[in-house]
Amino acid sequence: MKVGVIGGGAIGLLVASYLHEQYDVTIYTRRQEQADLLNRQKLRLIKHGNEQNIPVRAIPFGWERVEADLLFITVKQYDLAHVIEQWNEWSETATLIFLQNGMGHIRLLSQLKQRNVVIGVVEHGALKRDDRTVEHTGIGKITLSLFQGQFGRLKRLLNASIPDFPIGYEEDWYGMLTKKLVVNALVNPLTAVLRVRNGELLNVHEYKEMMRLLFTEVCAALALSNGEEAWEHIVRICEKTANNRSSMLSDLEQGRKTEIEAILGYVMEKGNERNIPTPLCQFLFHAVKGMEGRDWNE
Ligand SMILES: NC(=O)C1=CN([C@@H]2O[C@H](COP(=O)(O)OP(=O)(O)OC[C@H]3O[C@@H](n4cnc5c(N)ncnc54)[C@H](OP(=O)(O)O)[C@@H]3O)[C@@H](O)[C@H]2O)C=CC1
Ligand SMILES: CC(C)(CO)C(=O)C(=O)O
Repeated sequence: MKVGVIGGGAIGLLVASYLHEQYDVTIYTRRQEQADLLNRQKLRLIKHGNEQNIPVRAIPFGWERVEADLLFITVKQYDLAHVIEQWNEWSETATLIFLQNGMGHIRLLSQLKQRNVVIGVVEHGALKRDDRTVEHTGIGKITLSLFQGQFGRLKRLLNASIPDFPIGYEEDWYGMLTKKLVVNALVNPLTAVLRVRNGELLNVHEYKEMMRLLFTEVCAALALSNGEEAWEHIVRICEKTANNRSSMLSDLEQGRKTEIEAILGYVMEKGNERNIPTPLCQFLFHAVKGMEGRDWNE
């Protein structure tokens, strides 16, 4: 079975490194130099301090026709529109799997009417060390849910049992994405603005209060009915990832753009539609936008 992975970032390299043993994997990178490096020096997976060098095929995205039974799209939210626009014209892929945080992609997926589209939520921790190296920093799972069409040959993957890389299934894609969105809407901007690891949001009483206030606003904007359950889920994630720097904090530290639009931007939009004011979300949204691209050490 042919598996394509668009994006040679942390998640793209992680997916490729775990699927390569059972499938014929090709990574589609944005830059030629990354593809050359992967082809020449192999993909390196670091886990528990051990490293493994994995032979993969890498091609700059757009250079040749993508022919895959399954295509994982692992670019950040803000690069998706460009990717969808580009491959829509010539791709012959059977099933597309989108692995983004946030909700920004849902609107874009309506452009893919004739396709089998699957959405996934990633609960692994992955850190890209360099263009050919990914560290698996937290073993979690990927949960997939059918957005439209059929699973196609993805069914085989759902039944495959790959050590340290479990793949689960969830019926309700909206519920699944919303649950993750709430976590990211709280943990990511707060850790980014306060410049703390995830666990500090529970350890410092005042930060926990801030998180609770934001939680109340986010629940109202999204019209969540299972409030206490959602709160307990967030607390569990903060405990489990206590030592993590959230992806938003890391993006800011490294001078990269964040996915704030697809996370808090979406919550604000939903609040607006329901006439629910979202001042805390707006405050944090502007704080994060203002921090993007600034020199962290200033
Ligand atoms: N990392 C993690 O632990 C987790 C990440 N996620 C989510 O997964 C998604 C991916 O995150 P992550 O892997 O960390 O992000 P990264 O920034 O590490 O990787 C994104 C990759 O996409 C590539 N890319 C961008 N545009 C294109 C294009 N047109 N064609 C081909 N490749 C392209 C980038 O290339 P270039 O390097 O050249 O810019 C980069 O390598 C995000 O939505 C994130 O929120 C979810 C849970 C955990
Ligand atoms: C779950 C959490 C908050 C883990 O850090 C995450 O998804 C992220 O950082 O984007």
